[in-house]
Amino acid sequence: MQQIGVIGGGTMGAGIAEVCAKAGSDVVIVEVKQEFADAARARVEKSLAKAVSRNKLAQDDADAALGRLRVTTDYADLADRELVIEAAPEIEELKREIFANLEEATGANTILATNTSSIPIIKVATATKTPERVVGVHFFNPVPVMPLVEIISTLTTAPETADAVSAYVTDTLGKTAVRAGDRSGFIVNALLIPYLCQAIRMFDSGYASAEDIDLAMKGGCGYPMGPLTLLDTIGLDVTLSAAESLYAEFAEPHYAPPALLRRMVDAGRLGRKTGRGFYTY
Ligand SMILES: CC(=O)CC(=O)SCCNC(=O)CCNC(=O)[C@H](O)C(C)(C)COP(=O)(O)OP(=O)(O)OC[C@H]1O[C@@H](n2cnc3c(N)ncnc32)[C@H](O)[C@@H]1OP(=O)(O)O
Repeated sequence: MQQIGVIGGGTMGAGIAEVCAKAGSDVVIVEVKQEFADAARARVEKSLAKAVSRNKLAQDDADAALGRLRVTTDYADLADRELVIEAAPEIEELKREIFANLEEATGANTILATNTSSIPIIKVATATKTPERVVGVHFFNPVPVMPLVEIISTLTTAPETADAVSAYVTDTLGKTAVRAGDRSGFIVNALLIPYLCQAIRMFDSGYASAEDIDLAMKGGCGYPMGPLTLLDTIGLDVTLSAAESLYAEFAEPHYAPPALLRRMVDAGRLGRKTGRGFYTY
């Protein structure tokens, strides 16, 4: 599998495109507007430059990776893709529309994957007439650095579909794959989101400061980032939609989004990407 398509060139889409291009695949990113497509390319360029500056990548390899990346606004450019990974905003109707378009735009054997972290994969699979070729492939932020990818099979995913994506993720991208069923949160978010929500509740109660909560989990548990810094990195909007989806699925109180999380999203304090979350950037 070497012909890869990515839908959406935001943080996750650009990261996925970057790791695929670095691994030698030919990559097409589809965006809704040319300026977003150009911004996606700029995101990949910036991250590749960072990898070069950190001595993780040779300049020639960064140039070659960029040479394997095209950006477009036209689904017709996906006609020859073997795998398309959707990384659009977490809106079920939008994703269903994208998957219906993908079915039209791609060949019958193209694997259609979604990077959703919170929408059941079956909901997007049923937007196509061929749900056996739809699978979840969930990367982590920052994609070039985090080794894990969750591979999610629905009740209708063909075993060959999941196996082929898993082989691409491990053998070509060099990442670690884990398998999970189609339940909200999969493995990581089902464990991570309640922890992050609990950190928000602790901060909101005035029991400890943001800095001390973060220092405690870094110094006491060896986590690379404290929970409130991690929330600012993931994005509070992304966290809220993940918590809402977990709560809708399981109706267990520890998944319920804390009121402060909702108010911060209402206020546009989404974390690093808007310059303010639990911290100011
Ligand atoms: C919500 C969801 O659905 C799912 C999610 O994504 S949940 C979020 C999951 N992510 C996390 O939990 C992130 C937790 N945080 C971390 O792991 C770390 O803080 C971090 C990796 C993000 C940053 O670590 P750091 O040590 O502060 O930063 P930094 O030194 O800049 O980078 C770490 C390493 O990545 C490398 N790196 C940084 N940027 C890079 C890039 N663009 N390309 C390649 N390598 C890069 C660095 O060179 C460094 O490598 P070494 O350790 O070998 O020196």
